[in-house]
Amino acid sequence: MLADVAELKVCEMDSIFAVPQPTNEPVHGYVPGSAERDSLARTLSELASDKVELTMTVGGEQRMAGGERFSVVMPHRHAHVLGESAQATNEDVAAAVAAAKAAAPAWQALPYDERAAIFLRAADLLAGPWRDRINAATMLGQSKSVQQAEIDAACELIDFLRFNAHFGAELLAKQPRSVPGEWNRFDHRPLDGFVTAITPFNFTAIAGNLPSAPALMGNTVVWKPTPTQQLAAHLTMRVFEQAGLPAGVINLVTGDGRAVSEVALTDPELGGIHFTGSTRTFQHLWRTVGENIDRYRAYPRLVGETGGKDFVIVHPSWTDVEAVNVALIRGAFEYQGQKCSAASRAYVPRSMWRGGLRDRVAATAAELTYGDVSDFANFGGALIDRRAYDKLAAAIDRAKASSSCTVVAGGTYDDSEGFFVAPTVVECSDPTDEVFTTEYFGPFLAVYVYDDGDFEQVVRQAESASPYALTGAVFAIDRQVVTWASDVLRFAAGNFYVNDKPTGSIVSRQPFGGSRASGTNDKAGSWQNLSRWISPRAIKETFVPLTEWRYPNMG
Ligand SMILES: NC(=O)c1ccc[n+]([C@@H]2O[C@H](COP(=O)([O-])OP(=O)(O)OC[C@H]3O[C@@H](n4cnc5c(N)ncnc54)[C@H](O)[C@@H]3O)[C@@H](O)[C@H]2O)c1
Ligand SMILES: N[C@@H](CCC=O)C(=O)O
Repeated sequence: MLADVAELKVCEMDSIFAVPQPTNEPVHGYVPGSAERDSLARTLSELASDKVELTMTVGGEQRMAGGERFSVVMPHRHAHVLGESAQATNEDVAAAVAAAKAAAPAWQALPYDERAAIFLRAADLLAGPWRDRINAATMLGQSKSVQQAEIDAACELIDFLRFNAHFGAELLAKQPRSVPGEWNRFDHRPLDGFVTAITPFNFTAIAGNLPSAPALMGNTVVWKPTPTQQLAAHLTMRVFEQAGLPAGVINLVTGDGRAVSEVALTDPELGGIHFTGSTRTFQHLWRTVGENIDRYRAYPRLVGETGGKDFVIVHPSWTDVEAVNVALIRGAFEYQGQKCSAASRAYVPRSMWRGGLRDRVAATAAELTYGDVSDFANFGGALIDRRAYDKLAAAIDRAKASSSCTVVAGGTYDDSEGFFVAPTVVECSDPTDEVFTTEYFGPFLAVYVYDDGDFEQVVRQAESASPYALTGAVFAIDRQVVTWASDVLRFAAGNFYVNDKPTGSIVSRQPFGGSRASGTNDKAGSWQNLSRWISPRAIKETFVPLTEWRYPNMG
């Protein structure tokens, strides 16, 4: 069928179309008594009472993977099973790779506008009839509060899809210079091979963006979401299908990814990896590619956005204590600190800390409620799984036992019903302690209190205290200080904030990504990212070819 469409294109698709101008999707408030709140509450209870078969989707066919079965549960009520899935075997992944290869010729031949229309339709489906379902799946499966689900699963995913369509069109319009007598053109080809997208648990938007961005640019994809995000990923795949995505363009495989590493990443036709997750996993994937480098037809593109140890540094010229309190609380404890951008280390002047900030942070942290996210009054939910819970519990126990650390707020955890860790603030007098260098990925904020005169020294130490360089914020009124700190911290964060929290980037406004151990900084949801999924061919056409082989100087 697709082959027929590709033939038709030659005669029909000779126009250049303008992609609709995108704007950021408005965030719904779900205020008490609103129709949108009632509708979401109904969807939450329907989805909670369902038990979904979380299948693979290979070549348009849904089927259970052949390996060991596992359950997908609610993190805040781990006895409640939302769905059943299974580990993809090497044979399953090989089938997905074969389906991606088979779908490639027809997908590449489909004009850009036609591909973009599919993802624009997916965006509108998410904004309308699918909004409740994708939000509810993200709330129940990933333990996000309604606010955090809405800004992620609905708004950011919609923004990724709409802005990518727009940026992709702009990218394709970029052409080389021509001079009289010749016409130079870029043929913006997709990569010479399929793309493997491997996605994290913490953002449904990232999980949807990583396979769809390369697909938009003409690539076919093997997509492996993480088991703990499987429910929302399953629904995202259904949205793509309903939007008209042809079979085989995105192939979803389930499980922990070992088979993907063994089969997809060693395939000679691997064109690229689009990854978001931990630094450790990305290094493993990179190493796998390095070890197989002589097998590939073309050098695979490696795009990976990874961990962070994100800072907030307050200068003594900043006097608004409540603004810092809110930045720390929201930055550190929204979505239980499970954002790569979460504020996890703060450097504050002694005058402000002792003069009120310490007490406010402690009091506000104690007020935050983590619980069942179906109760819209809760601020947050639970940690994603037992591994995350154990890591945070160990970090808290270590801080309690350390002579240089004092627990200022929280410090408790309880896994009897869900993987709950209280919002925890730890003051520590040693700026080299692991609380300032290690990504715990949970609700744990480390605070270093400095003498007001030591700002410069503190900024220089914070610059390279951790191996990461993802996000960071500076609060200061003095513009000389802002300029100086921005300069010293230039390579310490790919997303730098002045007088704001370091989280909450919005597609098209704060293109997101970091360097050093935080990734390849290819800025998801921007033209920079899309440029990684094309491999331009430069075409020169000469209108009247040369007929003389001698140089003029030869006489
Ligand atoms: N920089 C960013 O934009 C960004 C955004 C979101 C999350 N993150 C980071 O992601 C991490 C949290 O996410 P996570 O816990 O899902 O990360 P993770 O590294 O544990 O898992 C990410 C993905 O890799 C897969 N995976 C793990 N081992 C694999 C292997 N051997 N072969 C193939 N696939 C494998 C997982 O199944 C999952 O799909 C944090 O470090 C966070 O900072 C970064
Ligand atoms: N875009 C998100 C971070 C994504 C990582 O988890 C933010 O800016 O908060």
